[in-house]
Amino acid sequence: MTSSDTVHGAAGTPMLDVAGLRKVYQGEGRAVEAVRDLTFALADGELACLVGPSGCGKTTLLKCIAGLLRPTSGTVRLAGRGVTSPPPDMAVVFQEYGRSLFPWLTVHANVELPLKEKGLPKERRAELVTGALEAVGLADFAGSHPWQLSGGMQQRVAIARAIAYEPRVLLMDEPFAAVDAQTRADLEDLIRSLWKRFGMTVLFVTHDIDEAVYLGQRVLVLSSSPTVVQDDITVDLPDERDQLTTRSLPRFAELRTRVYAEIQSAKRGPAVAGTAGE
Ligand SMILES: Nc1ncnc2c1ncn2[C@@H]1O[C@H](COP(=O)(O)OP(=O)(O)OP(=O)(O)O)[C@@H](O)[C@H]1O
Repeated sequence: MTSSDTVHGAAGTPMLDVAGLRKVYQGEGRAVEAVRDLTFALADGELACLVGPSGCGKTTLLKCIAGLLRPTSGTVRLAGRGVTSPPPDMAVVFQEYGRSLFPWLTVHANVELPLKEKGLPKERRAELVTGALEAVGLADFAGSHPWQLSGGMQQRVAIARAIAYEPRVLLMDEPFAAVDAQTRADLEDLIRSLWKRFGMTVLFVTHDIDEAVYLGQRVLVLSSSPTVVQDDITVDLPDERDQLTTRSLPRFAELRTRVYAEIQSAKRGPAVAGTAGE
């Protein structure tokens, strides 16, 4: 299989367009080619999940998309504009909520901080913070501090902070890897409901195959490093999903088997011979 450059679901300019992305880290004496040739696009409002073997370059890719890391070659475009620094209409949620929230600030102040940096007036900030905390079910915890909350609640604060920012694209880097299974299921449902409500484009990175199939409209499978897109799978499950019904559908089992097989094949070796830059 080769890298896909298909835009699913919409014509015209993709919301997120990654083309020929390559990243080589220059180490001491030797170069590490982390990402070889990544090409894919997300249409406006799509929810895509990204999976791949450990160390395949998922974080490198997200950093390049977020404008935090400069690719060696290739381009990232957001709504047609090249990304060279963190774009104002993109938000990122990381796995380590403990490190991404400021313990000395209240929940309200944590969510408000990026809005201050954005230069929004006080009334608008208050409106956005209140709306985002209500959307993640934390309206009653605005005055609490992060350390007073459970891990799952802290991750909700991080999600509220991202939502309040009103991003057109939301990047999530294994956001639920550190929470227990029940909390994780609740947070997955929260993401789908926020995505439906606010309509942003979501790129969700996960190690968890079931999570990728449950959440996504598409699953992009990356090869092992040096990385290309090994497969691009359309998740043709009903749009209304719930943890019990959806996960027990025969089609769910077929899709997870396919993703699993692709990852196993990615682990065994380079998926594509001769498509790389060199
Ligand atoms: N700063 C760096 N310098 C040199 N090599 C690096 C650097 N950062 C990452 N790498 C290498 O690039 C490759 C991809 O790393 P990256 O962290 O992007 O993968 P990942 O898929 O996010 O990993 P994981 O599955 O463990 O979360 C790995 O081989 C890694 O060792």
